[in-house]
Amino acid sequence: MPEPIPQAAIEAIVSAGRRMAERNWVPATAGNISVRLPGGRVAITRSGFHKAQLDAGAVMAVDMGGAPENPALRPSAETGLHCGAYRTFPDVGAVVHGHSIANTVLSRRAGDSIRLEGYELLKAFPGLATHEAAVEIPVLDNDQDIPRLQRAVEARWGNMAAPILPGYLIRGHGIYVWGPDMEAALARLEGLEFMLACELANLSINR
Ligand SMILES: CSC[C@@H](O)[C@@H](O)C(=O)COP(=O)(O)O
Ligand SMILES: [Zn+2]
Repeated sequence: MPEPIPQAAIEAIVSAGRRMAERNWVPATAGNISVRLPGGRVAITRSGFHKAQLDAGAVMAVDMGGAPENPALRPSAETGLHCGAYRTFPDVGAVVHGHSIANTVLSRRAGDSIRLEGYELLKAFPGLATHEAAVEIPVLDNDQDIPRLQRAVEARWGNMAAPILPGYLIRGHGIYVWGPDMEAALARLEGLEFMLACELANLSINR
């Protein structure tokens, strides 16, 4: 019998879903949310659930390879991207994924990254203490083959200078962001989404 999922992990996922839904970042059943558990386990949203309406029944456990503990339940279709972040970065405790208008529109126009500079909110990221900084958010081409997409993500990480920015965009699809815990992951997500919304607003001003 697998261990139950700790209540704190379930609550973190359920409230993150509500917070993301309030901001219109998870339309339809878009988005997925996970938390690292002790013992090489991950608690993650089941596939196809609306993120505003999550409860304990919408959260399940997988191993670090993405295999469900209960094979009768289907984890998020993008579980491989969550597990890839946990396997690569041992200090990651939570991963969130959303589909905002800003991240979708801007990633469709972008090359292989989006540069953000001059924003006070850059300080939401580790190692950045001033607005006089810049980050390049990687943009990867979308792919329905998640193991292949995760290999492309890892190849990109391999080409990035440390510290690796705790997030990336998937073109025309959405954003992945992670942190040491759910609060940090959500703060980083909100910081990035704020700056992307500013970039999008700038585009319409400068038309
Ligand atoms: C509503 S379509 C979005 C999905 O294809 C996917 O990108 C997504 O974010 C949610 O998938 P899920 O399998 O529910 O975790
Ligand atoms: Zn998605």
